[in-house]
Amino acid sequence: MGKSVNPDLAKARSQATFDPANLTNYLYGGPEKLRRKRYLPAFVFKELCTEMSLTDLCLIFLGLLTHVSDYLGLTLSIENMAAKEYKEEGFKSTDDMSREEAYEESMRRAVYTNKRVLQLNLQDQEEQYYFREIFVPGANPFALHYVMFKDAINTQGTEDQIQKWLPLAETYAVTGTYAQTELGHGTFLRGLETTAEYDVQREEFILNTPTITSSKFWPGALGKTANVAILNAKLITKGRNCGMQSFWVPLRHLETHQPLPGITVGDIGPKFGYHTSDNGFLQLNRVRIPRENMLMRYSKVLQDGTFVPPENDRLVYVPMTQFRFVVIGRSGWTLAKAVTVATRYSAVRRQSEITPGGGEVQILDFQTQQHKLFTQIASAYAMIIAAKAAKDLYDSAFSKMEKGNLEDLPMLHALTSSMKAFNTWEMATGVEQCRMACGGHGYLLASGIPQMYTDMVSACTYEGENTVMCLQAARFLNKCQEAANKGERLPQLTRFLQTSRLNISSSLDQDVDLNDIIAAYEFRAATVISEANARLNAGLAMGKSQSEAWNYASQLLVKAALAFSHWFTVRALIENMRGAGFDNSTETLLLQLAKLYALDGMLRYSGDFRKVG
Ligand SMILES: CC(C)(COP(=O)(O)OP(=O)(O)OC[C@H]1O[C@@H](n2cnc3c(N)ncnc32)[C@H](O)[C@@H]1OP(=O)(O)O)[C@@H](O)C(=O)NCCC(=O)NCCSC(=O)/C=C/CC(=O)O
Ligand SMILES: Cc1cc2nc3c(=O)[nH]c(=O)nc-3n(C[C@H](O)[C@H](O)[C@H](O)COP(=O)(O)OP(=O)(O)OC[C@H]3O[C@@H](n4cnc5c(N)ncnc54)[C@H](O)[C@@H]3O)c2cc1C
Repeated sequence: MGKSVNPDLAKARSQATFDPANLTNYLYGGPEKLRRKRYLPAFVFKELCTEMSLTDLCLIFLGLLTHVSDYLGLTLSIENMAAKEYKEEGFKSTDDMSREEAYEESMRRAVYTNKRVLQLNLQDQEEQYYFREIFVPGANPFALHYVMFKDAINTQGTEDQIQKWLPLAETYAVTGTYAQTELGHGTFLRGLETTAEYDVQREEFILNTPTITSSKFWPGALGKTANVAILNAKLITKGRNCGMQSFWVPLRHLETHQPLPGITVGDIGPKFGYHTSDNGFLQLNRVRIPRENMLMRYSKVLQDGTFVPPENDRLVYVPMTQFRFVVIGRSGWTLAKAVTVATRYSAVRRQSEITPGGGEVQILDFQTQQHKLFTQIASAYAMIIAAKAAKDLYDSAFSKMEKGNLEDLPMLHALTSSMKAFNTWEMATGVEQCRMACGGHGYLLASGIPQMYTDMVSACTYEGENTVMCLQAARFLNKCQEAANKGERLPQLTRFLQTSRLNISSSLDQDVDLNDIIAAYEFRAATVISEANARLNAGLAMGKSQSEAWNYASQLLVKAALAFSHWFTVRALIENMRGAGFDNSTETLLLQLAKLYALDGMLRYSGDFRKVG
């Protein structure tokens, strides 16, 4: 391969005022994690020389390039470089394939990586993710199996159920999905219609999708891949509806992979993206499963049909909260990939002149191009670092929850809901800006950016539609504002509602002080949350019911959740950049990037900031 690097790109890199290795180590969690991240594909690639076709080897080699060329946490678009470099060998990226062929190609690669992960005994989830991403670009048919299916067993199953089912999932003796959404309901979980009726005579649940709208619809891997589902259904026992519970439901025969009796299952057809994920539909016609198949960590059904409720009925929602964290992190990395492609392209693309007769310049020299890209580089760093900060909060809250202390669950739900909405919306806007910054070539699938967009933008919808998630977070924020109005003690994360003041010391002719930036974002969030609360109370004062007043204030409530996330992100970015122990040149650059991110945010939301002075 040994291709030389484009001289414009080499020159741009040589002008770096910092050592990229320090930053790459920080982004990947330290030199040892980074070494392993780079070692794994190299190890497999070396060993695999005999086992894979030339085109696969090239794909893996390009994957290695990704790691060798980690640069400011940036990675390449592997799939499409492979297509570009190896077209003559007839290598076809999945871009040229039918949906069937693309699914089969991804399935082949995914099954291969599943085997390698087991053989390499890769325990670390992040390492597994890196490894898979190299070999299976785009939506992985096992995505639900790797995360939500196993998380649901781990968080909702009893110890016995975990012992029984998790090894089957870890060794791929079964392939799972997480089947909750129905044709008629995705957001409103209390509206789910699938029933699980307890038959006390036979100590079994009878699963039924009684209407067309109760058909399970959307779950990934349901169309072809999965043979078991963690399925959410309305539990009915002793004639009483006991709400949504989770069940281990066999779907297909483990040997023949044919649907089991009473099961009608298939693929829902072409989508906007996610072409290599077989999202499917499922109808259940009075399918029987043993009582032991209900995940009973928190709620139980005794042999005589007695329902033992959970200590907190929200615990059944935990798998969604966990996966929202995954989505929060992935949003930043997806934007990092897209802005890498666009920045590298902007260093090598020469177009138009700045000085007449001066010759065509790198488009990176245009200030408008720099604004398009540098703000997205800053946004990618902000999202990646804020996700790390949120994860630290999550880990401490989750360890308390595992000991039965649920006091942080509302804060955790609010944080994950608002950050999932904020990050995925920011990522979607940012990736599209990167695509357009590449002109016509950004519109080529070979650029890699269109697939990054069409695959990841679905995250604005799944795991809780973003507007709904903002309103969920606003429930918590509004409660905190009500408590603040009464002078009550607030959770640590929202104490700024009582303390935030706008005492900005910076003047316009000075370089802005970072503490002032955090104070401005904090004050803006406090003001917007307070305004949303005031609008809700105004609705009540007009005689509206609580739910009508909520709807009356909902646009402001969504804004409140986003302002809260924006503050959390800016604070995390600045505090982590100051405290990360970088050398001076790197820290100076990163704080410059943090200012760019924050000031760009003030420009984009100038109405809010002007209003709060
Ligand atoms: C939007 C929801 C939460 C509405 O739930 P609902 O039953 O209508 O009740 P409330 O809005 O009144 O909320 C009740 C109460 O519960 C709290 N709560 C809600 N969710 C959680 C949670 N996850 N953790 C903790 N607490 C929670 C809420 O705050 C209320 O408490 P209060 O004290 O404020 O009264 C619900 O319908 C919902 O979550 N909808 C979204 C559904 C969803 O996320 N689906 C995902 C399906 S899986 C998927 O998409 C997978 C994709 C993977 C892939 O393909 O990659
Ligand atoms: C690519 C992809 C993969 C998926 N994978 C899975 C999976 O593996 N398993 C699974 O169970 N599901 C999966 N889903 C389904 C996903 O979870 C739902 O689509 C999502 O929860 C949104 O629900 P919905 O589709 O019913 O949209 P709706 O809730 O009908 O949203 C439509 C509109 O109504 C608005 N709206 C709804 N409720 C309110 C409200 N209370 N207040 C204000 N506005 C509201 C929304 O903001 C939105 O604008 C997947 C979806 C996609 C796109």
